[in-house]
This record gives sequence, C-alpha cells and structure tokens, in this order.
Amino acid sequence: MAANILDGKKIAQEVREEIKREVEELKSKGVHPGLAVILVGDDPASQVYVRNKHKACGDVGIYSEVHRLPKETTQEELLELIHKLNNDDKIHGILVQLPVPDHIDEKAVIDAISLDKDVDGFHPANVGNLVIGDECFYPCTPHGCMVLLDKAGIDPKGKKAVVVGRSNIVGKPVAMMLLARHATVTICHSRTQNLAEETRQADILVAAVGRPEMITGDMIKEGAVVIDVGINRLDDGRLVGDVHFESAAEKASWITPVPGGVGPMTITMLLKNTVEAARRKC
Ligand SMILES: Nc1nc2c(c(=O)[nH]1)N[C@@H](CN(C=O)c1ccc(C(=O)N[C@@H](CCC(=O)O)C(=O)O)cc1)CN2
Ligand SMILES: [Mg+2]
Repeated sequence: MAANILDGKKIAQEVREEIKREVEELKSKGVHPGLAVILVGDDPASQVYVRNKHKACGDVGIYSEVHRLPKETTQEELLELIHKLNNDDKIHGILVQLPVPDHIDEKAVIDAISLDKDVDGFHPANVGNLVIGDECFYPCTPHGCMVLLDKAGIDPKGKKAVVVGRSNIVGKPVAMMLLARHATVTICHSRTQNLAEETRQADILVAAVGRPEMITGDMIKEGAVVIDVGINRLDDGRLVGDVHFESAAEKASWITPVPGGVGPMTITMLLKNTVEAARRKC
C-alpha cells in the first residue's frame, strides 16, 4: 500500500482562513483577540517558533505582543510579568515558550497563568477538565493531530489507537482526546515490553517519543493511520520524525510527513485557542 499524505501545511492554511473569518466576526462585535508570548533566553529553535507565532497572529488579524526576556531572568520576574498579563484586558491568551531555563520551575510558571488565558492548555486545571470532558483549551499539538484525523475523514470511534510517548504536552493529552472520541487507547513508553507487538495492533498510531525514526514499517499494521509528532534534527542537518517515513509509508493508509505534518498545525491551533479565549469574553 502506498500511503496518502496527510498534508499539515495545506490543512493548517485552510484552518487559518477559517480563523481569519472568526477574528473579523469578533472584531465586528468589538472584541480584538490578543495573544502574549513570553520567551526567556535565546534557544534558537524557540526563537524561530516565537517569531512564527507572532507572524501567524498578524496574518489572521490577532493582536500579539512578544516579551523577550534575558536568560538570567528570575522566576519572580517572570511570574510578575505573567501576573500583569493576567490582568491585561487586551490579552486573551498567554503562553510561555518551553523549555524555560533550568533555574526556572516550569510548573510554577504554568500554574501562574490564568485558566481562562491558558491557550497552551498546559494548566493542571485545564488538563483535569480535558480528562473529565469539561470545557477546556486543547493543547495545541495534540489538537492539531485530531484535526488532521478529522480532515482526512478518519473517525477514531471503535478503532484501536496506540500512542507512543507519555509526555504531558503530547502523549497523555492526545490519548485522552482519542478516548473522548471513543477509540480504544493504549499508551506505550520507554519501559513498554515488546513495543512492536503493541504498535502492530494500532489502527491509529501516534508517535511522540522524540527518538529519530524509531518506528519502522515492520512495526505498523497494514492500512494504519500514522501520525508522527516527532521533530528530530540529525547530525547531517536532516529533519526527521519519530517514524521512518519510507518504510512506514509502504504499510500505512495515511501518514503525516516531517516536516509539514503535525508541526504546522501546532501554531494554527494556538490561533484557534486564542480566538476561543476572546470569544468567551463576548
Ligand atoms: N509553550 C509551548 N512551548 C512549546 C510548544 C507549545 O505548543 N507550547 N511546542 C513545541 C514547539 N512549537 C511551538 O511552540 C512548535 C514546534 C514545531 C513547529 C513546526 O512547525 N515544525 C515544522 C518544522 C520546523 C523546523 O524546520 O524546525 C514541521 O514539523 O513541519 C511549530 C511549533 C515546544 N515548545
Ligand atoms: Mg520520517
């Protein structure tokens, strides 16, 4: 089987057109959605992501401000800025680009963001609401995975989904979202025995481990849908996912490429959450 490509770049663009219209509608009601992004330090990849977030906001008409803080910023200084933004009516969404420098407690920072402005969906109360199926912001990358499935017309209901990776920002939330859509979900991780035995049962396989090309074609069931969340830069400069694309594409019915699969959806879902946060103020 030669897999169909789930083109995240194209789908992200389509979703951004919808978001643009939603922003116009909110503006006509007197609400201009606003996002504040905080970047601490000078991690090169984070700088690119933050720049892309700012540009993406501009493209759809969302007001955005970027707070670039030096890497020596103390936790107190960062919390003070978050507190200020929590009380700023122009700002509907706040995010702190991760990772933060080692001397800053990531959990303290996430906890400080007001629940109604937590457009990353990382606040523990948001995560709790996701688990129990209450109103919440879906974390952006897992939300992007679900939108890709929807756009390809793949209904998780009754399907066996296997998620490889148990991070708080991707593995666990995507498993919960698949469960909410009535998939039978297995979460695998570094201590899973016989990983291939598990992955070969998946109708939907989500790879989010951060290990280059570790999921190979022989680990995939014929006709499976493969969502590759990994973004790994190799020594030779190539960017690859957690899935070995060529061998996996011979087995899968649908597969996301890297780059150009899940990645472009992440920022798009951030825009969507920011609009949703603003809508709740209407
Ligand atoms: N506060 C947050 N921090 C981080 C998040 C997040 O959702 N919130 N996710 C990642 C980084 N990230 C957005 O912040 C992000 C990662 C990747 C992409 C993307 O478009 N990737 C491209 C390839 C880009 C490249 O060439 O390097 C792709 O996969 O096609 C967008 C956003 C960690 N931090
Ligand atoms: Mg690949």
